[in-house]
Amino acid sequence: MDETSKVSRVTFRTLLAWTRGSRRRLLFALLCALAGSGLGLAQPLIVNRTIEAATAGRSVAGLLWLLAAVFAGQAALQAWSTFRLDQAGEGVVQRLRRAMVDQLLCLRMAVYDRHRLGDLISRTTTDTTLLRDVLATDVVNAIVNSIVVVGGVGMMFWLDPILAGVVMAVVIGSGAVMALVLKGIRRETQAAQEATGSLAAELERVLSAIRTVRINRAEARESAALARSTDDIYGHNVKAARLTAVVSPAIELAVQGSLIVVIVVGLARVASGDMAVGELVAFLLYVNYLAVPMAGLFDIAPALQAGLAALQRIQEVLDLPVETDRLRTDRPQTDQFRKEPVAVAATVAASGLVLHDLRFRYTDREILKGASFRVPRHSFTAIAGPSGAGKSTIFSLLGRFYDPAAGSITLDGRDAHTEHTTGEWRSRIGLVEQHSPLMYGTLRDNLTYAAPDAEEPWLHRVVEMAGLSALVKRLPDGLDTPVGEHGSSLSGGEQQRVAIARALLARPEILLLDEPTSHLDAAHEQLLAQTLHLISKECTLLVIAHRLSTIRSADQVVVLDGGRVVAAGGYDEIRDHLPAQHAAA
Ligand SMILES: Nc1ncnc2c1ncn2[C@@H]1O[C@H](COP(=O)(O)OP(=O)(O)OP(=O)(O)O)[C@@H](O)[C@H]1O
Repeated sequence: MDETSKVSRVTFRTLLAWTRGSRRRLLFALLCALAGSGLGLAQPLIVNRTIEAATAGRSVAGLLWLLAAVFAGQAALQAWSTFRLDQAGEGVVQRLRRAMVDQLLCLRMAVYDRHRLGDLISRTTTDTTLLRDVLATDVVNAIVNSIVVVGGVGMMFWLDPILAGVVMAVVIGSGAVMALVLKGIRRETQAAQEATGSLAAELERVLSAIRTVRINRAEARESAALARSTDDIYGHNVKAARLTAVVSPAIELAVQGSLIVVIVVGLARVASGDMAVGELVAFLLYVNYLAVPMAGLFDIAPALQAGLAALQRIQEVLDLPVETDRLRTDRPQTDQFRKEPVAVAATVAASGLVLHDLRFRYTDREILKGASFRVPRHSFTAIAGPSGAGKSTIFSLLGRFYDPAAGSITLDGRDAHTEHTTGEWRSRIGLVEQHSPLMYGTLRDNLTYAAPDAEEPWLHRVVEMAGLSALVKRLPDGLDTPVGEHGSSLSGGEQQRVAIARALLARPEILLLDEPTSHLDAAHEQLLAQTLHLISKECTLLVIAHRLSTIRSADQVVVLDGGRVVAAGGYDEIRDHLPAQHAAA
């Protein structure tokens, strides 16, 4: 991701920060695990006492009952704490997923331009699932095993510091080998997850344009490109597996080595009278008791690295810049940018919608170079101009998807950026984009998207105004008929009219329509022209128009060229400035 430089490398502390909210439960579960381990660690001591009692000819029944009770208690406490720790792990992932979903819905528009949606989705689904698996099993096991190992090692040192020191030397030697391979495992796992994100992004690209792929007979080419991503995932995972394979022999070495060393050194100490047989048996039981959790710790380490790699990718999403619903006060003064002549005089304090000396760039190239014009209240203004002139960009600024580098947008003298929050401003605006997407759901869901509480008579009125009445009558369940993925069961013109109705239903103060006639036939185009005049009585209407019929029916036409307003006024005043295809008409 571009913004990775700003992202700190995640550690277990990052993970720990996400346990906020369930820490009390977590602490209680850890105390249960601790108590369970304590009971486990007491068992070799009881065995030692039992051997001593049996050797001395005393009764061992009481000790055997105690052993059974301690065993049962340990099992119950471990089961309970494992469940609770597991639950806390699920809670962490749930919080992370919620945060990611909120984040993805609120990212700055420019971030969506830079990132691939498939990858963002993969981070929210695949990476959180990987982290969930690691948290639910491996982290829980790591915590429980660590407690057992620390306690067991303590008991070993208490029983016989020399033997314990020997065991530790073997274990630390194997641990050093492990530390070397763990770094590599994390690197490869992260690369594999990156490749999984790319695969998701590539799939999203191909499937969302599947008709284009088919008609261009590009299946084999796309299949080869997708295979490259799967090969990448395979390659990185195999490298990680190769490194992980080193882990098992290291564990074997630690466990077998410790046992052999303890037996050899222990027998020598028993022979020299420095150690009792019972103590050696207890010590061997500790080595045996610790072998499984110690091996578990080594085994878990690669999985934990994979979990951290997933958390890293999650954190990168959480660190992306989001849109803040605050007033902007950091804008540069307009005057210092006013180097170009303003094509149309505009009075900032004037009523209606005023765009004053707007400057904007997406990347390096300046797209708007000081555009100014005024849209009187309850009027119908058409914006015309050649392709790439910056018409849709003006709508993007009006929707506050981007902030202008300089200049201002005011409504009745109030600045869109400094005197409205984004939410307030957008509640006053309706926007129908060139390709306004419909969403999976019913026709009603789509129509009432901006106004879920719209009253039924107003809904029917809008359906009629948008020329959708015949469609609603024809559909088997009327307004409650599903429209398919992206509205695929409706024609292009129907989708466009639904998008217009959706915007109208919310009764916006300003309605922005980007090329509303592009999919309409002559009959619907005429109906829309009448509707536009009706709408302009209720709200301020701004339409990006390519068709001469729309341009001619507007109260005012603003002609944009090269990011500047080159003419504004009635059709007769501006006709000479229209692009060639209109001028010829
Ligand atoms: N998200 C973006 N990132 C970078 N450049 C962009 C982006 N969107 C648009 N542009 C560029 O900005 C310029 C103006 O685009 P815009 O869509 O505003 O033009 P337009 O006048 O609406 O054109 P058309 O009539 O063809 O829709 C174009 O050159 C376009 O390539």
